[in-house]
Amino acid sequence: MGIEIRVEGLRKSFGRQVIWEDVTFTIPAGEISALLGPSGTGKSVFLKNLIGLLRPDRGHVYVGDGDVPRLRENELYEMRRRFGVLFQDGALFGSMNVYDNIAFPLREHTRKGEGEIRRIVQEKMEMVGLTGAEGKLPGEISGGMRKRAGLARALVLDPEIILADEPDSGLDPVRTAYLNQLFVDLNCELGATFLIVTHDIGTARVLPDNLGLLFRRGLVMFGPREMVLSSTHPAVNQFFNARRQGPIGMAEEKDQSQIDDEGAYQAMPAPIPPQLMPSDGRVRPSMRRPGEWLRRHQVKPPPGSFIDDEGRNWMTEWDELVAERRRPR
Ligand SMILES: Nc1ncnc2c1ncn2[C@@H]1O[C@H](COP(=O)(O)OP(=O)(O)OP(=O)(O)O)[C@@H](O)[C@H]1O
Repeated sequence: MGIEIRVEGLRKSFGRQVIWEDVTFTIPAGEISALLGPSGTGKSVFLKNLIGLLRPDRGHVYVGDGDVPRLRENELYEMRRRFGVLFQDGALFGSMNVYDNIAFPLREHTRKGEGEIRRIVQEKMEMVGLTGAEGKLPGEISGGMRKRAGLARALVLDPEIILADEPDSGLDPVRTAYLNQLFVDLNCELGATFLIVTHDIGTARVLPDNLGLLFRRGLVMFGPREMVLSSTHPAVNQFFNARRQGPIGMAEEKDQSQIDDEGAYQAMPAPIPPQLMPSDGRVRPSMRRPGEWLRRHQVKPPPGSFIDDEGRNWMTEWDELVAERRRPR
């Protein structure tokens, strides 16, 4: 099962360059969260701080009863076993075949015999749809397959938290859709906490339970998908609707005079799409009823929200939709 990560007052700089300061939020246990932000806002640096590959200037990262920046080397080694990390390019060893790459953490971190390792590797390969690719070298498979191999490797130690750094970079839209479905299915199956860094607004809009935005050396907002996607906060609205108008400029941020020149531009947030559901028809425990957050906070959904490809409205037809999905097909 997943555990929460509590981040408090985190600050990170490299020399005189402050990446972010005072980042405080909780990544909820067992839920899927996505972190976005313009290039260079320190998303990868943030992930590295969570697993202790980089140390913050100050602040805390509580995972279970440990505070990551304050752990000793041997404690950190143990703590890292709670994390499964999918690095940007899959980070596979080029000279090892897919099987050995996936088996690597088991051979490195456990005393399991080869028979058990084989069982686990095959189970995880099946989970990510890679069965049959055991003997291939990373250079002989597609980018999408490399990501899935990296994901299988991240899963072999049964992590409570899965971190993925731009898992969709370099993938075509169809492969991205498959990968997103895989994340939803895995979250449903494993109950682990997922934190995904992505640049893909399409992914951000349909995949996670929670969304966060890093900008101007801080976390501008973090919260339920509906809260963020209906927000009129200028940077949040601009980013999640992929618009030029707003405080985010070509070189990270615009100055005040540029923002003033544009005038008060406040676009209506785009419709909130229905959230991806597990392919086996289940409803994930952390999935919220469509429109629930908006209703509770008396926020009007952007027009056209929660309508699926078949024209059904998930907000008004949710009970019927769930009942239909539960019926054996
Ligand atoms: N080890 C390091 N030493 C010095 N500076 C670093 C180091 N790692 C990252 N940086 C700097 O920190 C900033 C944030 O980098 P990071 O890779 O986290 O950004 P990002 O938000 O993930 O960007 P992108 O979306 O382009 O991947 C960059 O300016 C980068 O040059």
